[in-house]
Amino acid sequence: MNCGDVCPVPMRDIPQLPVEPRPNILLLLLLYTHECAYNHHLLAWETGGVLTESTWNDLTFLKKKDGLIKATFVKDFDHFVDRRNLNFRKKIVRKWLSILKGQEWKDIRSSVTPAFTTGKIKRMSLLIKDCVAKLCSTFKTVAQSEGKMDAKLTFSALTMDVIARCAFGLKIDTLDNKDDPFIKNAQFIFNPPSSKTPLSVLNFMYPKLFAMIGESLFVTKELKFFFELIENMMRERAQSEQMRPSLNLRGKLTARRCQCGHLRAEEIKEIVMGQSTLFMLAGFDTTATTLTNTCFQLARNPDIQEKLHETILRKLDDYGDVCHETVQDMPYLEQIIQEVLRFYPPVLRIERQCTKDISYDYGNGRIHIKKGMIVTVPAYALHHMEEYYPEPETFDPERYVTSTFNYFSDQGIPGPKPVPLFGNMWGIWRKNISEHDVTQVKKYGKVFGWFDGPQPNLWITDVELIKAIFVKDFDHFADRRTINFKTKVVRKWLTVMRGQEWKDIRSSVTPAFTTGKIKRMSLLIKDCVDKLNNTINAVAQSEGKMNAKLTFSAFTMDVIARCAFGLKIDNLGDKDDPFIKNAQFIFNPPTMKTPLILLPFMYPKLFSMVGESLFVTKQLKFFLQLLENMLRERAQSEQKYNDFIEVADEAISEFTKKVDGKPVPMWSPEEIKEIVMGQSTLFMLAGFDTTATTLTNTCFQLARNPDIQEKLHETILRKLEDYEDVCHEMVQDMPYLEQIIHEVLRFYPPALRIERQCTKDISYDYGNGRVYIKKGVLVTVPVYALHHLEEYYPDHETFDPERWDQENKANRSPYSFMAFGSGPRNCVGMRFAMEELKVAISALVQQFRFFPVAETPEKLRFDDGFQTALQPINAIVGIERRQSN
Ligand code: HEM
Repeated sequence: MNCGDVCPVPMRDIPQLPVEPRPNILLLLLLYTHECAYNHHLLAWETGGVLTESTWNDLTFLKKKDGLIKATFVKDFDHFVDRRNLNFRKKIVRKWLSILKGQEWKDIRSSVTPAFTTGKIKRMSLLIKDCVAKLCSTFKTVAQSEGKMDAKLTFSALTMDVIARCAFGLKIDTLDNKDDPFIKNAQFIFNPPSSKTPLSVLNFMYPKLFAMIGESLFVTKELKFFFELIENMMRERAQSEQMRPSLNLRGKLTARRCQCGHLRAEEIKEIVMGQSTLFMLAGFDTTATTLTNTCFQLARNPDIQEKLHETILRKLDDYGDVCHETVQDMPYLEQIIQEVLRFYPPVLRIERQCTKDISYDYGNGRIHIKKGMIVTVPAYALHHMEEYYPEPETFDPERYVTSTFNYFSDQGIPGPKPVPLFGNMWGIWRKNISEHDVTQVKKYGKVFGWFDGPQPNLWITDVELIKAIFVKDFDHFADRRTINFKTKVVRKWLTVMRGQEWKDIRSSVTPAFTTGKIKRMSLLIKDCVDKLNNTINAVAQSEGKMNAKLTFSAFTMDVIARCAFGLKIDNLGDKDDPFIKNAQFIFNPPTMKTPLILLPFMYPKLFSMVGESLFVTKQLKFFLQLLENMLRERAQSEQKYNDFIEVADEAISEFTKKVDGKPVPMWSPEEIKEIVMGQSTLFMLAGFDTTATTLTNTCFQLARNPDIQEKLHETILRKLEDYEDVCHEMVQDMPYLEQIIHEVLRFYPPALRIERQCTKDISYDYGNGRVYIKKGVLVTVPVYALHHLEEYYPDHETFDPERWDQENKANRSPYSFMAFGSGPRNCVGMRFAMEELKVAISALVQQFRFFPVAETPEKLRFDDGFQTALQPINAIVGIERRQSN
């Protein structure tokens, strides 16, 4: 903002909001509120019957391109150069930049502009610092005595000192003297008694009459104090040779005269005096008010104040002292000031007068603006419009974030440097995610900042922070990232749903996993395991080795289809089986290895507009179609299935909401069908690959660790003496089996990263500082890296089920294990998955021995690309039937 714009309307419009609201300001505010309430972008205004004002607060697109504000203030500026005609005749005042018109305004504006170049501002910064140093020592005394201050009075003194020093090289030290005539006179000018009388609107309503009789109302003895001051100073200067670091307008104007040759010395003097007094007054009250308002907001928002304080301390580490360079390098400070100016714009209305007729398309019609008409932007009302500033009554400096890339560095949080557009995602599709995440955590520590495109994402492997975010403060972190799927059924997946809808549906599917239901499903799992045993037996006798991932994929698909939908799929295990082929494609599509995969992560909105087909492929549609057919068949039959679909259907149908005080079903039958289909397909996919991968990895580890395999085998044999056959009760009674599965899930967590999105601002103490998490910021736990941290798992590359015996487990935070996530939004299928793993492993190890063959890798490797789930490669293990069987 430059001084020419700071004071465009007479002083009565400049508010001192927090200190003393004046009736006329209140009236204006009420009028503005009225405008907002009717949400009129544009309204005509009668002022004393003389002029018609068009008042607007419009930033919407005019001719699909420009808004009315932009059109009048910028694009068609040559039609709107002036402010209203005030025709001041008093010397000096009539030369104020704020009221000059046409060519004269242009000439003088361009002669004063060079007073505000970066070089000059830098020099003035030193003087400002000097005045602020004095203010600080005043503050120290006040803090020790009264402990509070009248902010407006204090800052008025400061801004008067600053403007006098910077503009005229004048040391006036008003800080030490509140009765100083500078302050008293300036305060009178900004808040004269006439502002509380009808006289104050004379100049607005009848400018000609005002010019004839009313000028003395405005050019008071208080204003003349400043004229005299400047006149004396200029006289003194004319007699001295001293150069001061001041605005030095005289030099500029003299230079102009040399070029165009029509300014007289007398006129130059008047112009210089005009601008000097104007700058003094314009720079005094507006800035003091803004400082006052800033202090008020900082006092009322301690989190913001503390964050600013920490930012300042960090910058001081780099720059040593507060100086021009320090403040230029503090975007958060600028955000705060912008938000204060939005909340309380010191100038309530900004106006232009039309100098050449013009018209604009507006809404369904056209608005004609005649020469002489005033156009007003009610800045306060504009700044408080919900449309432009959601929740306008909330003080939120984050509205002004221009680049999110300083989000973490401002808080002193480390992290890799982001690149434009991609943030930290560039090249990720070529990496191996598990290895990549381990390297990042090693390099940047347990809390660091990352950017998914422009989206800040806080990575955490600190167990206390994980506990706080995933459990304690769950109501701030109930959602995952926003991916607004539009495809039916997929948009109802539990994994992508948010807020209340997620809560309702989650609580309706949870009953599908009670102990009773799991026990019933255990029998079905056992049935599928028997089928698997036959398959493996045949392989053991022929090839003596198996591709574990392929074999177990067929098995887990069989299990989930049986348990969730009562569906028996024949020929499973056939390599070309469409179930397996389509499901495998979904978990490892070719896009994972291309930059396309970044789209939903980096630009979720763009993804929902253009990229959904990348995800909703024909392979996914195979499952959607399958479920749709099945539900149709069921609708026509009376049979009871007692499977997941039925449980979910019943629970979801029971949900009600109140309409006119009466409970009615929450969802329509069509919606219920979509929700049930959504969860069914999701369970099929979520339960298929994760469990198959875990079984694969278990076989690999058992093959590589024969001691552990033998110990497990003996445990199974012992238990079989008590239980006869593998069953739910038996696997619940085998802690060593559970230890092995936990160690496999630690070593190879199938879901590599878990995330939450913040829905309400929150902050935490961390290390020596505080980490602020704003609404919308993502939080990620890189699970693989967490599970391979030496601090939680010493000798972490050793496969050791003993880590999970009772004693060792008790010595470790439960939040260092996140294979199934944590808190209310953890894996809903965890108990089912554990049952399936336990029954399958017990039955297999009872009968078979796994061992390494030539193709078995020394260390299991996982596929490259931006995988969300681990994809083991070359998981070939030898198998033989045990003699005892
Ligand atoms: C070894 C097997 C499995 C592993 C390792 C696993 C892992 C996970 C993880 C890490 C999450 C995210 C949790 C979070 O954000 O805190 C998750 C969510 C989920 N899992 Fe599993 N899962 C497995 C098996 C299953 C099975 C068998 C099913 C279904 C029957 C299933 C259904 C789901 C669903 C629906 C969600 C989303 C929950 C929500 O957003 O409320 N998972 N799983």
